[in-house]
Amino acid sequence: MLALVAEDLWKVYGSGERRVEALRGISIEVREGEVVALLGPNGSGKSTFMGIAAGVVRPTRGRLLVYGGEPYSDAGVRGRISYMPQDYGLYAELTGIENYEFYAALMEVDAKEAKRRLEELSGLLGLGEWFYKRRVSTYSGGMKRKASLALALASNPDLLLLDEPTSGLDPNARREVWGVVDGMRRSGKTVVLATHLFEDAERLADRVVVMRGGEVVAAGSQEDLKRKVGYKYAVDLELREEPGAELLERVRMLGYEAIPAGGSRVTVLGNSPNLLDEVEAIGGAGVVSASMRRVSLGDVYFLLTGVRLE
Ligand SMILES: Nc1ncnc2c1ncn2[C@@H]1O[C@H](COP(=O)(O)OP(=O)(O)OP(=O)(O)O)[C@@H](O)[C@H]1O
Repeated sequence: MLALVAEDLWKVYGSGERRVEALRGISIEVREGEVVALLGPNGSGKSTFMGIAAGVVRPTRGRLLVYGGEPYSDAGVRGRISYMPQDYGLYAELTGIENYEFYAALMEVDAKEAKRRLEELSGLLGLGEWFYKRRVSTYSGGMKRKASLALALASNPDLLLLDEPTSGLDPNARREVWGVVDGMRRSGKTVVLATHLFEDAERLADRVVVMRGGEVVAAGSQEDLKRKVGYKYAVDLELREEPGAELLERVRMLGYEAIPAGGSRVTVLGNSPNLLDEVEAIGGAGVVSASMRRVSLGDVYFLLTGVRLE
C-alpha cells in the first residue's frame, strides 16, 4: 500500500521576473512503513514538496495523494498525517505544553490520550521543565525543534512529515530526533523527511530521493544509489597546498574520481581496496593527512549533481 504518491508535481511561485519554478514535475512514491529522505541543498524545493504533502501549499499542476486522498481537503486523511515545518510552527507567547495541548485539541486527540503520549514523549525527547514552564519565545533552537516534534507526534500519526528535523541541533539532540524516527519505523509508521544533511539521510532513510533545482535527479535505496555511481571507497586527503591540475590528472588516469573538498582538501573515490596507499603515493610529500572510508551519500550527491553538500 502506498502512503504517498506525487505525480508530475509542479509549483510555480510569482510571475514575470519573479517567477520561480520551485518544483519542476516531481514524481515520488512512498510505501507504507518506509522512511524516505528528500536530500538536497537549500532551494531545491524540499520544503515546497513537504508543504504540498501536508496540505498547506497548493500545487500549480500535477497531484499528490496521501492514502489515496487529497491532504488539503480530505478530513480523514488529514487526521492521519502530521507535519513538522522547518520554522517550528509554535506560538511564541505560549509555553511548550500550552502549544501541545492546543495542537492536540485541534487534531481532536482525546485529552487522556494526549497526556499519556506526552509522558512518553517527555522521556524520549528530554522535555524538561522549560517545556512546561517557559514560553517558546525564550527557547533555544534545539528546544523549539523538540517542542515542535512533540506537537507533530501528539496525534500518533501514520505518516510523519519532517522538514529539516535536525538542522541546528547539537549531537545529543540530533540523536534524540533519530531515536524518534527509529521508533516510528519500529511501529510500522511512515516518515518522509527533508534534509540537506546527508548524514541524516544515511542514518535514517530506507530510500533517498536526490533533489536538485526542483527536480528528482535519482531515487532509490542507499545501496542502489551507491551502486549507480560505481564507487565503493573514498580517501579524504589533506594536502600542503591546493591540489594542482597534474595531481588531479594522475588520479583520474588511474580511473578514480577526484572531488575538490575546499582549499587544500580533496576526496578521491575508487574501488581498489588499496586506494589509500595508491593515493598517498600520488600525493607524495604534499600529503598532510589521508584516511579511507566507505563512499557516503554526500559523495553520491556530488557525483549525481556536481554540488557539494556540507
Ligand atoms: N512562498 C514563496 N514565494 C516565492 N518563492 C518561494 C516561496 N517559497 C519558496 N520559494 C522559492 O522556491 C524555491 C524552492 O524553495 P524551497 O523552500 O521549497 O526549497 P528547500 O529545498 O526546502 O530549501 P530550504 O531548505 O532553504 O527551505 C526557492 O527558490 C525559494 O526561493
